[in-house]
Amino acid sequence: MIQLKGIRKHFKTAAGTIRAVDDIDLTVEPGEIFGIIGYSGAGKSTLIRTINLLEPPTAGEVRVGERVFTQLSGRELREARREIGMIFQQFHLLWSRTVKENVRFPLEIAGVGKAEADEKVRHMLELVGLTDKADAYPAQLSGGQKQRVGIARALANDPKVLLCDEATSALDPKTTDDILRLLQKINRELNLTIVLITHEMHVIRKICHRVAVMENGRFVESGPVSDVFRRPKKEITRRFVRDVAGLEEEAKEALDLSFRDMFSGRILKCTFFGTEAKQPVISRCIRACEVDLSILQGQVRQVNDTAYGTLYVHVDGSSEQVARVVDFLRGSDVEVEVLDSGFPSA
Ligand SMILES: Nc1ncnc2c1ncn2[C@@H]1O[C@H](COP(=O)(O)OP(=O)(O)OP(=O)(O)O)[C@@H](O)[C@H]1O
Repeated sequence: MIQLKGIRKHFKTAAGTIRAVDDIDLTVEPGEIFGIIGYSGAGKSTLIRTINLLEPPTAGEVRVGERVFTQLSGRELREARREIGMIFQQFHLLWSRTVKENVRFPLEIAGVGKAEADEKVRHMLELVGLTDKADAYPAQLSGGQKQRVGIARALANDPKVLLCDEATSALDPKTTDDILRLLQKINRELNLTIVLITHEMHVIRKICHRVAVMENGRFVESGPVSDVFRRPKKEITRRFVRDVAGLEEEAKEALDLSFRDMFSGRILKCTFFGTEAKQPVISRCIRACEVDLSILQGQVRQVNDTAYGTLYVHVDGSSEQVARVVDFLRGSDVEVEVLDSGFPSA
């Protein structure tokens, strides 16, 4: 369905040439969900944007379906791009238009007649479960609902391929799971080929068939997800796998003990996914919320001034104080899950 051959994207900057994508070959089969994982700066966004030529490659060939995209003229390319839908971390919705107008937008551009467009919008909203929000504005929707609008809009022109640029990174874990299930459903029902980029291994684990691990503009490892999980060859892959496997196991043991020894408050799972590492988020939270907060388990890594990882913390306080902590952390770009502790909050 998609074939990339020798793709390079180099940016010339005052500081020198940045090899954002450096000689990537990739074949994605029809109906496959292919994940590309890497830390910030690995080149994932640049690479996924070369597939629809939003980022024209410096060198290499992009083939989607029957067409060689890198050989098309401007007009041919605009038309060919309808075969490819795209969704984004920040949704990129039109804020002054309603949900149904957002979904209708690509149909208007494609010159689809009113009756056909009406029917298509209705069908798309039904597919993503947003029929009752047709007349709402994006600002009135939750993050998960906004992404559903993004998906409905991306699918309006019946593309064969959907590109997902960190589509769940701005969402909490439960909403992430809902959106991943939706992507799985449309992959199966519409036989849609999906390419997604993420820095979260659990996204890969949940829905991808194959994965490539990207570092410094190159694929360092790739294969079926279960193989890469069981036998990671490179250190970077082992780190991603530890994030979802080993660390979770270790954490579970420690948390079981913590649950037994604590009688008030709640345990929070805090996931840092690109949070400014320079901000001492936890200590600011303790001061701002005036609570006792202890770190039980976890690890946060710093990559290029950005923090990734998971911390399990115990908030010893009333349910109002716990709610304040949750709000504060979420407002600081940290994903928070309140764990079911088995003891009542004070
Ligand atoms: N337009 C641009 N001009 C110069 N350098 C760029 C440009 N776009 C990206 N880069 C550089 O290319 C490299 C790869 O960036 P890219 O955004 O593709 O990485 P990424 O893996 O998607 O990371 P993130 O998730 O943080 O966006 C980075 O060093 C980035 O600074």
